[in-house]
Amino acid sequence: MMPEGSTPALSPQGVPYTELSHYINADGQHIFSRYWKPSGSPRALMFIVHGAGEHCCRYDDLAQILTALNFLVFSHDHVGHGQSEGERMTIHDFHIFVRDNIQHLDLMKKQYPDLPIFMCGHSMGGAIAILTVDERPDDFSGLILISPLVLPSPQSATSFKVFAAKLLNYVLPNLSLGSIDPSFVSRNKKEVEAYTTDPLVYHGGMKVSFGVQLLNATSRVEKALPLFKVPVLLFHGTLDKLCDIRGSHVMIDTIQSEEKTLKVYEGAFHALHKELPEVTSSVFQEIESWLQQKLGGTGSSNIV
Ligand SMILES: O=C1CC[C@@H](CCC(=O)N2CCC(COc3ccc(F)cc3Cl)CC2)N1
Repeated sequence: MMPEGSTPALSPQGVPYTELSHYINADGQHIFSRYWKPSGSPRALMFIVHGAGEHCCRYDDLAQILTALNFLVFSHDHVGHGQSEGERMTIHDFHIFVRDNIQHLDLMKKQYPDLPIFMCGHSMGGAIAILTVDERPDDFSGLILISPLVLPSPQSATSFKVFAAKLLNYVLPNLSLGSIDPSFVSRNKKEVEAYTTDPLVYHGGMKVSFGVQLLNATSRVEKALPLFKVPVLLFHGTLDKLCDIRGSHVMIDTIQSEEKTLKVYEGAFHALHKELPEVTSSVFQEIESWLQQKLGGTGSSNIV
């Protein structure tokens, strides 16, 4: 029985957190966490960082690829997302996402002290990943970014919208800027359908206050780029309407990393890991060979 008077904390979906893997963040909120373990002993860690409105279980396919390379993959749902606590897609300071990332990183470093750690971020998760690596550059062996949020797209953040958002933030912070158009996420109809029908995805409008935090993030990212030295593998689609591909060109030209690669996919939309088969399989292959090369050797379980 629970101690007198206290009921178990429930996830937004009504599941007791005692039944879910999670950690408690600095604000006392339950953060749902996910772990994909290789059959053999892991040779490296991969920290996956999801984007706005979505959740970490959407990275199952990518995680499977990585566990086959003997990576231990870990991730969590950001505050206000998926199975974590917090008002849906609401944040009063973008740094909270980075703070919670660093807490999870430190938990995993304690458990696996000698393994190299990589990070993979998508979209807003790319901005969170860049800022996390910027704070802990010595903790990471490499950073993979799938259409990261570096510059706001002219579509979603015209200078008027930016001005309006900053002004409105004082009077109507909860006003909706409209929700993400699912057809912008991918050309793959099945993936658009999966996104649209996923109960763990938030489809409500983006609050002005959230948009302002995203702008805050892009300016912090831009300040971090000139000092960035960790190896980077970048992917971006030319028809991405949610995160401007210009951001990836700015990033690849600005960072000081010796090893930096940008792969551009003609005609591809935003979620390249959930795009048409030829795009997504190419992205996964590039990730695999880049990681193998970073870790040296095949690393597959078969003994030669
Ligand atoms: O698989 C998937 C499913 C979801 C998608 C990830 C979505 C994601 O994270 N985005 C896309 C939208 C983008 C809007 O940006 C702004 C809006 C208003 C504003 F005022 C300033 C900015 Cl910058 C932020 C980043 N990928």
